Amino acid sequence: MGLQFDSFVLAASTAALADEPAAREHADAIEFRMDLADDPLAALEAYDGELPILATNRAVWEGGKAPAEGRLEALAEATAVDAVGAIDLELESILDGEATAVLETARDRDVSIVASAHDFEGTPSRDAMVRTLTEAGTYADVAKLAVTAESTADTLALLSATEQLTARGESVATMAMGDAGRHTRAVAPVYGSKIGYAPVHPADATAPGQYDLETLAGLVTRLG
Ligand SMILES: O=C1C[C@@](O)(C(=O)O)C[C@@H](O)[C@@H]1O
Repeated sequence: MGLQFDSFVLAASTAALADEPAAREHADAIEFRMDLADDPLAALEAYDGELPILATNRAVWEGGKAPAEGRLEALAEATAVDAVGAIDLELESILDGEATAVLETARDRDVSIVASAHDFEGTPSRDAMVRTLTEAGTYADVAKLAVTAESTADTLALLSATEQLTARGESVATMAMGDAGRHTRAVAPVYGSKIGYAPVHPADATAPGQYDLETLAGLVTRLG
């Protein structure tokens, strides 16, 4: 069965599956950043951890390091690994048709889909965020949006969009990157966000403004 996102999933984000034992105490899943790993498919084959894996092979144009060649094919191969319960697919890849095969493979193998969009420049208007999340949700089990906040008005707009979609019964994951957005990582789950990301070790952050895993786990638990 695919990874379920009915309630909040805290993902330890890492390029090293050897982090899993250290993540177990606080995380519900591992986000394996295949694009940041040396030989990701070999690492997945060898994985014998307990936590289910959300596999991400982030494209360069979306802030990652995966070369275009073979990127989505590797993600499709990852879905054959039993521990992989979900994959992350960029909404752009879905919309331009290049992700159709991997989407079908994941569905056939009962692997959940997170359709993601990132804005590293700023925070779109509230309406634009609602539209992006709604569109992503038509293809995926969870629609994910990470934006870059510069003000509390930005973070409030993101939280408001999160609340609106959650009230409508959509499954969304939201976070604001950067210093101004940091608190949303702890607060967005209160408004319905279904996934949080945090590195096991503070030095290994996979996005600006992340709390370390133990800190985010503590904050989410206390606020929840
Ligand atoms: O897309 C996301 C969210 C993220 O960018 C964040 O802001 O925590 C971290 C990434 O590892 C993950 O793939």
